Amino acid sequence: MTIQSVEWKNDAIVILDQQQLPNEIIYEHLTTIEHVWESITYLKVRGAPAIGIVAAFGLALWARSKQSNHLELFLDEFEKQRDYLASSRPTAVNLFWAIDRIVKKVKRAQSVAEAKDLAVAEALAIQKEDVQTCRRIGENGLSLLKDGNTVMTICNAGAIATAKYGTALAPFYLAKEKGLTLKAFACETRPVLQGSRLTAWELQQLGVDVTLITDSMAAHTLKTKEINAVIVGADRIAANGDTANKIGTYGLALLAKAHDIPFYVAAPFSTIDLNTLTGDDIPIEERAAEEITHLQGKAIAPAATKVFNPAFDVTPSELITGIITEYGVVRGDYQTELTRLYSNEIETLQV
Ligand SMILES: CSC[C@@H](O)[C@@H](O)C(=O)COP(=O)(O)O
Repeated sequence: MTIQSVEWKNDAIVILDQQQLPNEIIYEHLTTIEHVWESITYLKVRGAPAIGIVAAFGLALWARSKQSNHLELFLDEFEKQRDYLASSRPTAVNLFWAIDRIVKKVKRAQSVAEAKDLAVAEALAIQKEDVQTCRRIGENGLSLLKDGNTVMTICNAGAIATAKYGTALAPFYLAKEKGLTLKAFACETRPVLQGSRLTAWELQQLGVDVTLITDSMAAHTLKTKEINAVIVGADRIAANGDTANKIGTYGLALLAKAHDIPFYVAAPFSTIDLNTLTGDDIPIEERAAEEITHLQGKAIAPAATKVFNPAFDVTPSELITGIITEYGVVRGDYQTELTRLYSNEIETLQV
């Protein structure tokens, strides 16, 4: 099964509208950078790597539509478009990583025509690399599990949140390929239900035995069911290993600790932000009150109820058993290990 969440079509970006799942599979054509901004802000495309990919294509789309022969003016405006897309969501660092990568590449151009080509090529490269990255995350994640294991997860860190395979869900894809069986417990993930709408759906498409629970059932489930590991995705990992992910992840990490169950974060290197020193420095997005007060347009709280709606929380690194990356599983002193791995990666890229 191949579900592609973002596809480049030269004059448009085709996205799978994740807000419509699981009831309808609707592909939407984005033809302007404003459409791209909206698709990110309103969660049609969501999940850190997928946000980065669609934003990269968004810049390429803008570049291609621009009639100009003046390179300097073009680049000035290009950076403004970068800032515009950067304002779509604040927490997932992959967004900034991807658009900054495009800007850096485009600045090498000698002409506007070359700049346009470079933007498209770099966006396609980001998407292509993510396929391999997620596959390696899947292999490394699977090495921590045994045939027949059951994994609990929250939100959706699956194929539709990336170019392919996902991060936290990547071991399920690799297990399928190898004829191994993994089972899942998916937390529904209030308030916008990425767990029930997206993860339960995606794992069902893959033929995985998935059981849906509400977030408040996690403690009881960890206590009474045989859960071998909790694996979650990440939106930003600080230099010390503190990890921002979907709201509820921190609670799950505390519960995993209390029940002596390993708690893993699965994420590509593009989610690690060494410029953010600790979790306290990660900007946490707060979203509209209606996400909590309403369900499918219907009020489920009294009018004008005061609401706090943080979309993410930060799990302190000491609660994390290991960070599953494309380069292996990072454990222990995250500060030292992440920096070491990062410099090795940079060296590898420079060769
Ligand atoms: C591979 S996706 C990793 C994370 O981005 C994911 O776990 C998550 O928290 C997504 O939140 P969302 O608000 O749905 O974009």
